[in-house]
Amino acid sequence: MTIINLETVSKIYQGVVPYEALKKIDLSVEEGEFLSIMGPSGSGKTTLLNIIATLDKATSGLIEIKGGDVSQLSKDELSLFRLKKIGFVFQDFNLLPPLTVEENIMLPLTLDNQPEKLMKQKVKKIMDELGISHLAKNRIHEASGGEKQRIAIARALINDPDIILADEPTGNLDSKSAGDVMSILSEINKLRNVTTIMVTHDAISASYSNRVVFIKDGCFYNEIYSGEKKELFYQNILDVLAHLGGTNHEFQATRPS
Ligand SMILES: Nc1ncnc2c1ncn2[C@@H]1O[C@H](COP(=O)(O)OP(=O)(O)OP(=O)(O)O)[C@@H](O)[C@H]1O
Repeated sequence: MTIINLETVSKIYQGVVPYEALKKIDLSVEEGEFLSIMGPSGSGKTTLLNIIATLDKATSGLIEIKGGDVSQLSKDELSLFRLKKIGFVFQDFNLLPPLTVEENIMLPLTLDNQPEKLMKQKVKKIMDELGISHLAKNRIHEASGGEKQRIAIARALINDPDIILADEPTGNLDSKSAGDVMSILSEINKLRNVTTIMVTHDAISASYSNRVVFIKDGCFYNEIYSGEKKELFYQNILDVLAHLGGTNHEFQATRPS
């Protein structure tokens, strides 16, 4: 079943010189899919993710999530929609340093005014699932990069969202931690059937997903699906990236371990 449907979505940033960052993008995402979005720097990946996240508005086109046209929702309805339906994971983790690990994970529940006992149960369950229970009372600065991203993933999952949106979740991590985070995202995607959309420059990270959509200059460029073998999918991703162009440092080309 389709969970996200974009039809001819365009985005023009109005500035001194208006800039068309997305040009008539059509995209349909199935429930439970793990989709990566790749493309050169400035091609419109984050713009696309922010529009799907309802954090930004398209200039034209249709955006349906779970069958509803999101442009019909008021600002308050959109905030509630994001809180309940979408979990966010960012490159720089976006955790709050004054709070403990546990309090950070609990934050979306606190915003939702849930009873404390229930909140604690939920937090314990998710921390166990992600192997971070031993960090519960620690402050954020005591966690490693990989741990921080696991904490952020726990926070993204705490409200049982239908969709996880991740913008460069491995961008600040060494390759070992990146592999761990991708394994977790992939496992969660399968176990919970949570639709996951990730923007990445990293071909190895993208090879954990089911499909990669490539965009270039704001336009759809190509898409490829994973087959049986992750290695082969990784190679196919590199091939498309080679045709897509962009500077070498933009895309990683190391082999998955
Ligand atoms: N708020 C804004 N106002 C004006 N132009 C913007 C704004 N945000 C993004 N842009 C421009 O739109 C284009 C697409 O930006 P976007 O951040 O979506 O690209 P990206 O593919 O995610 O890039 P990167 O990989 O470098 O993060 C870029 O040329 C960028 O400069």
